[in-house]
Parts: sequence; structure tokens; C-alpha cells
Amino acid sequence: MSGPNYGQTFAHMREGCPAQWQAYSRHAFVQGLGDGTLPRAAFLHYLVQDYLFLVHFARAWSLAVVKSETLEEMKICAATVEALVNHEMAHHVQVCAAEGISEQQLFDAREELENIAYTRYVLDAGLQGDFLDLMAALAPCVFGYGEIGLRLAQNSGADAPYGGWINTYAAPDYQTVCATIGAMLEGAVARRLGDEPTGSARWAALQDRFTTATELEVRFWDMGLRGA
Ligand SMILES: Cc1ncc(CN)c(N)n1
Repeated sequence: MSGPNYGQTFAHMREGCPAQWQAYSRHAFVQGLGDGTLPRAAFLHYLVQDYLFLVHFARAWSLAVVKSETLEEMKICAATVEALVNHEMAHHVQVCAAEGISEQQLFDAREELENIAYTRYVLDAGLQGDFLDLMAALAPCVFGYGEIGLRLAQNSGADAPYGGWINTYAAPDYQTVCATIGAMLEGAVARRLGDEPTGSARWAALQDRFTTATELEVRFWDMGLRGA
């Protein structure tokens, strides 16, 4: 399976669940974003939910600061919280404002069950487990959107209806976040599991967290389509 290079750990985990990764990264919602056929109502429904999703993801990355074992890990996790709340969410706020939806309305929106399931699953992985459990659950979110954004940007024109969304994830800012987290993950895995992480006793459980989070991404797109 090919895609951008965000490090060996992510590559192994993605290869560990090819069907689920395909269902996530090639979902009908994604195809609709790319070719512009996604109904606007579905996009807005998704975007409001995604704003709430990012609120909880910022909480999960804050938990990663708590679970860090090195200052370097701590710095990268803290920077990711900053990137989520001040950059990625800005796109959501801007698009929704143009549609007459205020940021307060976004914050007060009712969470869909798929959103609760996904975000609380990730938070629980971090509460119950250690830094690697949390990273395995966070990884599909970070790298999946990086991969999808790059692929859609390669195939769509500058005036594409969802060009703003595509560019948020294809742009150097987001791609740099993916590369930085990918490198941090390599170091975190080597530090805790040694040089042969896939042969370690913990690998199956970490893969399971990654696979479950990927399945929850598929459900998130399904939920978006329901808003059409
Ligand atoms: C559901 C979901 N997954 C991933 C991302 C990318 N941070 C996101 N904004 N929303």
C-alpha cells in the first residue's frame, strides 16, 4: 500500500489493517470532497461535528503531554494542541461563519454518537494505557487526513468546491505536523519497544488500537453522509 512517508511505525500499522484503511481513505465522503459532488448539507453536518471532534482531540493531545516521558515528546504534543485549536479549527470556524453558524453555536452543538464513540475511545486509550496506546489511537486521525489531503490536492483544481478543506490538509503546515509526529513516534516506539517493535509482545494490542480508530474514522464519514 503506498502513501506519503510519515515513518515506519505508521507504515506498519497501516499495512496491518489494509481493508479498514482503504474504507477510511477511499470512503464515498472523501471521493465527494475530491470531485466536488459531496452535498453541501453533508459537508456542513460533518464540519460542525468535526469542530467538536477537534475539541476532544485537543484534550487527547493534552493528555499525551501528561503521558510523555521526554521533554521532546512533551514539546511536540503541546505544539499539536496549539496546531489543533489555533490552526485546524480556524478553517471550521471560517467556513461555518460564512454559512451563518457562529463559533458559540459550534461549541454548543450536540455531539453525534459516532463522534462520542471515537473521541472517548481515544481518550480512554490514553487514560487506561500509556503514551504508545494513546499514540496508536491518535495516529489514523493525524496521518489519514495528511494522506487524503495530499491525494485530493493532486487530483483537484484550484477552484474545487472543497478546495479550502483539501488545502488545509495538503498544505505544508499540516504536512509538517504529520512529519514531525511521525518522527516523534519512531523515537517513542524505539525507546519503549526496542529496535524490533513489531516483534514485541505489545505490538498486537497497539495494532488493535490503530485498527479500531481507523474503523471509527469510517463511521465518522458515514455520519457525515447522513447529514445530506
Ligand atoms: C474525524 C477526523 N479525523 C481526523 C482529523 C484530522 N485532524 C479530523 N479533523 N477529523
